[in-house]
Amino acid sequence: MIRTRDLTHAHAGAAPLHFPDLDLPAGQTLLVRGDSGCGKSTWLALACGLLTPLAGEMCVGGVSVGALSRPARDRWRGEQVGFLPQRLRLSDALSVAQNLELPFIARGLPVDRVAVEAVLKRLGLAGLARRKPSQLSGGQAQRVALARAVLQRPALLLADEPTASLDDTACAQVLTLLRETADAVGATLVVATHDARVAAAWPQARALRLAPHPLPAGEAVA
Ligand SMILES: Nc1ncnc2c1ncn2[C@@H]1O[C@H](COP(=O)(O)OP(=O)(O)OP(=O)(O)O)[C@@H](O)[C@H]1O
Repeated sequence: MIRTRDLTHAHAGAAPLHFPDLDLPAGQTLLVRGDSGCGKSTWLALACGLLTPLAGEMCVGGVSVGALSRPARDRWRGEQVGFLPQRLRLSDALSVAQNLELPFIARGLPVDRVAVEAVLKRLGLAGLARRKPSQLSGGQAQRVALARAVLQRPALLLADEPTASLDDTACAQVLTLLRETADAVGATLVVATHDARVAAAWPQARALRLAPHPLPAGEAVA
């Protein structure tokens, strides 16, 4: 599902980040691990084509993401990738339901209200569809963002630090929800985290350990 070789990225004015090679079969769970600033968010951005590698290759589902044109990449991302960002980026000008309609509109598709209602129900949000995101608790808002990420049944679900600043109970709930939601849509799940509780909860998950930035380069896949 994901294959990387000699993957390197350099943010403007910063030393290059070198990432360990990876071969991840479809359906597995991957933890992208390492201390703050080691490049976890950058790796996720490369995986969904928001960034282009400086060198090397990121292949997702057989597609070399960096080789796609910008419009093709945007289309590919809309069809294949769900993203649960650290900052949720829900629009407070819109209701919860309208936030979930946006991905359809962005893809030029008719809004599938049955799918919107089904995902709201699955994630325990059915009664909150008319609220604005600012009228939700932090956990409810995160579930709305997760609903938005999986609504198009992506092949790849990316989550950036989904348990940061959660207590142990909420952390366990979010991990269960992520796993169940990824399974429900058949997605490969990639979680970027420096939270040791995630690795403890998912001992079977693959780990991509990133070395501190700048060099030396990352270690091999665990
Ligand atoms: N837009 C940018 N311009 C310049 N440098 C950047 C930019 N974005 C990230 N960096 C640098 O690239 C490195 C990797 O950042 P990244 O956000 O990928 O790390 P991270 O492991 O996700 O960190 P955290 O756990 O704190 O979220 C850091 O040293 C960061 O300062």
